[in-house]
Amino acid sequence: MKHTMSERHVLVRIPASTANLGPGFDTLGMALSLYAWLELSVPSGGQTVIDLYGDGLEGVPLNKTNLIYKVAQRVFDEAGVQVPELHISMYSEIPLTRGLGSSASAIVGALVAANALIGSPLSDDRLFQIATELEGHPDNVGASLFGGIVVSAWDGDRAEHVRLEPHADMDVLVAIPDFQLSTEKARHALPTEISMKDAVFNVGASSLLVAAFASGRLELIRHAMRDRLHQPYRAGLIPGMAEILDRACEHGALGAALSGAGPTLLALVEAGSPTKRELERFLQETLSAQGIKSELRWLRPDAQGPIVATSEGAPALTFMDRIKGE
Ligand SMILES: Nc1ncnc2c1ncn2[C@@H]1O[C@H](COP(=O)(O)OP(=O)(O)O)[C@@H](O)[C@H]1O
Ligand SMILES: N[C@@H](CCOP(=O)(O)O)C(=O)O
Repeated sequence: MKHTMSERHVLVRIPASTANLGPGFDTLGMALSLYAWLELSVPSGGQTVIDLYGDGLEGVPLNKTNLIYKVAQRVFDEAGVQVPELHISMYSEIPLTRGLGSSASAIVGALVAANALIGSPLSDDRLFQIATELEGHPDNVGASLFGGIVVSAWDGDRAEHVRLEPHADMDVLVAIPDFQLSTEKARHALPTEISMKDAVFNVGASSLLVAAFASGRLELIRHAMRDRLHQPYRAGLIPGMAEILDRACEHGALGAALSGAGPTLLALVEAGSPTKRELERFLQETLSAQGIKSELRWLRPDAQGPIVATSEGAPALTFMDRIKGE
């Protein structure tokens, strides 16, 4: 039986991401096992409908100003296809404005889902170029799009990337403070110029960190996961951050960094480390001494990137059924 695009339903699961990993400002990203689900189809009633499920998406607009709708239209424009009305459903575990790449996962999810809806005319590379341009930097979008650890460089015109397989024994502890910090605000805290000494420090640290990931030399992370480009300037926005970054290794971390633009703090930990509880206590107590409540989550690097399921005709289970069934 032949199906038309108006009968196609696309469901995509997209990972969150942590950008920078310390010294790799706007360059390094790692996908994380925290997810958003996005379903796209052409509405039978003809009008755009946007359904958001769960608590994580409060304040996200439900009309055509919605980021997902706008990004999907960008794909249709590039492909020369007209799909003015969409049924969008989204559920997300990724907290907004906490430094875990919610905007990047929304952009990547919309690109991947819209492309699949119209038969995937755009290549992954093209999706990466569009995502980088929309997000303004390639680190989060690269990780959400390709999974694993992604090293990328963008010259404002083209972004190139290399994907590294995350080490099988690396766990990730994140402390998510109970306040929001927009990437825009955290970028405004950065200086417009830095010294040659600090630039050299970061080139060394970032290069060594990539080499440590690529070679599996996890013991080097401690030395390499240090930064002078952005973390010192953002520390004032996140009380307790400086102490956590200075002392996390004393409590068993392989290394620690601000996740993206913050406020989430991230520690890489060797799987099976006997000091996991001690590290949890250190992170939570250091933040709480500053009056900041935080949620701790143990995550893994996500090595898969987006998972796409396409069904022709109405799916046996609706999006809501699937979410309720989880
Ligand atoms: N699923 C979504 N749908 C629409 N907009 C979203 C979605 N997820 C994130 N956003 C937008 O991205 C913003 C957060 O981006 P940002 O400040 O870069 O923080 P982060 O990406 O670290 O969560 C939100 O305030 C919202 O405007
Ligand atoms: N390189 C960017 C990364 C922002 O990540 P987010 O998860 O906070 O959106 C930056 O450091 O500004």
